Parts: sequence; structure tokens; C-alpha cells
Amino acid sequence: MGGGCEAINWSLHQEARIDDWLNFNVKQPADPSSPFIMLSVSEIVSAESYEECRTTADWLLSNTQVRPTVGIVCGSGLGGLAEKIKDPQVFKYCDIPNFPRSTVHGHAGQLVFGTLKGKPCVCMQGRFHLYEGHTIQKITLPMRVFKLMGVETVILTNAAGGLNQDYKVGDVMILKDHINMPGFAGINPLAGPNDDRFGVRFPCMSDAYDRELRQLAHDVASELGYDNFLREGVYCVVGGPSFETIAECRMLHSLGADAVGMSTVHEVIVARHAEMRVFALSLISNRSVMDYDSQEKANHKEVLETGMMRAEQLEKLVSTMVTRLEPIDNNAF
Ligand SMILES: O=P(O)(O)O[C@H]1O[C@H](CO)[C@@H](O)[C@H]1O
Ligand code: HPA
Repeated sequence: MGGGCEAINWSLHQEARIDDWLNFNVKQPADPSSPFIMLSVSEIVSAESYEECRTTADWLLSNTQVRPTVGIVCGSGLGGLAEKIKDPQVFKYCDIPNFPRSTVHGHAGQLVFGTLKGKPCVCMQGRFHLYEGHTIQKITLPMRVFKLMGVETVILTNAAGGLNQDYKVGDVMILKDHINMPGFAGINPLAGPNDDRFGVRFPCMSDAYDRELRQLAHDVASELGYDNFLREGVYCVVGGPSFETIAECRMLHSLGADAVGMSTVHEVIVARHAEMRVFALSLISNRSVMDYDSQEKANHKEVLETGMMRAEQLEKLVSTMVTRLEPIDNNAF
């Protein structure tokens, strides 16, 4: 991206449509009578520009002594993991500059700094979703803030519907890959001008889910006796907030998805763009309805209840993994 602000001059005949867009998206030009609308590149870069993420990271680092190397995101009903953090320092999202607000039941809306088994970490007790009305840049801003604070590894958790018919409610699925349905319609957190300070224009996603971290999860789960409910599969993100129809569940399963949710993938893309290691898991909170004769109905209450049922094992699995995390050797090639 150019160092300065390249101006884009729009001719008169495009003004009407652009006016509406500008009124919604960006401030008007200094001189409203201007025959041209000067739109600088910096104005079309998402609101969560490098500077805003830097401001948020600096604010947090000036208010805590913790220098986290691990960043954790707790999904619906999975916020209990943050309670395991020692010497917690808690910041409500509403007090953090540029942070959105959590609006979903089961998402506490606070950032917890501290140590997990001696490892300095930061934990999002509640995350943001597109369906809450946040921009995709806003919901992934925490990933960039994590990066700027020095986080090397992110651990993402979510609750998801089980598309794979072998899955049972309460199973835990390690993500080995994802399908970004909104991405096919251009809804991607990296859309728009690329800021090279975060990462490259076209980041690779075929290695998004760190193989070593997945193996570590399997090893720890075996040691803890969790093999009977541990799975590994493909997570598909949809927009929500409505749960999927039967036809949609059948389609997603036929496309190779094992679980479906409304989060996580956007965070993974931004985390990998910033070259942080990623591990993600889904708690299968409900079985997706695949049969027109079924009486089952997906609902958020069940999602939260399943989270409570499996919380202890998930906390043990993630915290044990954190103890075993090796720092990234930046000199390795
Ligand atoms: O993905 P997390 O944040 O766990 O939340 C999941 O639970 C909610 C639906 O019950 C949706 O937001 C879905 O994404
Ligand atoms: N679909 C989408 N998101 C979800 C589901 C589901 O069935 N369960 C929990 N989050």
C-alpha cells in the first residue's frame, strides 16, 4: 500500500451512487460543492487499520504487565476456560479502545490476561460474529491486536452443529480444515487493500490448522482418556444467525463439512495472514437436522448446556496443551 494517500477522483455522473455509499461509509469531502469526491486509499482501508490495532494493543500493554504468547478465544458457553487463568487481569470489551461489544448470550465480553500453567496468555471470554452486525474487520480485530501484543499461537474454540452422522452431542472436533461459505461471496476479512505490515496479499490457507498442534491435541487427549469423544474434521462457517435448513445441512455435509458454525474461520484467516500458529476445536453442541421426519430443533439453549456439560474436559485439554507449547523458533526455516 502506498505510503501516502493516493486520491481517487470520481467523475460527476458517478456522484449520486457514491454519495450514498460515502454517507454510509466515509466522511464527506472538505468542500461539499466539490465536483469530485476525493476518496483516499486510507479511507477505503477497513476501519480496523494498522494504526487502530496498534492503538488498542498499546493501550492493553500499558495496562498490564502480562506479555502473552498464547491467545485463546472462548466460544459460546465455553468461557469457563478463562476462569482457569491465574492472577487474572480483566478488561471489559466496552472499556477497550476500538473493541466491539459482545451481544450473544454465553459470551461474557471481557479480555482476561494472566498465566495458564505458567504460560503468559490472553483469553477472549466471548467473541464477535458477523450476524451481530459487526463488520468482518471488527470481528477479527482481536487477532491483529493479539499479533501486535506478541501472541505466537492462537487457540480458538467454538460450539458447532454436527453434520457428520457419526458425531454425538458432546464430541470435540479438532479442526483440520475449513470451508468459508461467506468467502465464496467475497465476504473475507482480508478483502480490500492489503497492509503488508500484517501479512502478504495472498496468504496460503492449505496449512491453516497447525499439524503439530493437532498431533499435540491427540496426544494430550489420549493421556487424559478423552479418545472416546475426540474427533477431527472440517468446519464450515455460515453467516447465521438462523440455524441451517435441512437442505443446507445436507448440502454442507455433501461438500465435506463435518461441523457447521457461525464463527472462527474469519479469525483463522486473519491469524494465519499474520503468521500466528492456529489450533481450533469445535464442541459438537447439537446434531444438525438432516432428516425431514426429525423432531429435533437446533437452539442456542442446547448449545450452552452442552458447553457446561463438556467444559471441564475442554479446559483440561486446552490448559494441558498450553503447558506443552514450545515457543516459535523464528530462526527456523
Ligand atoms: O461459534 P461460537 O462463538 O461458539 O457460537 C456458536 O453458537 C451460536 C449458535 O448457538 C453461534 O454464534 C455459533 O457460532
Ligand atoms: N449451526 C450453526 N452454528 C451452530 C450450530 C449449528 O447447528 N450449533 C452451534 N453453533
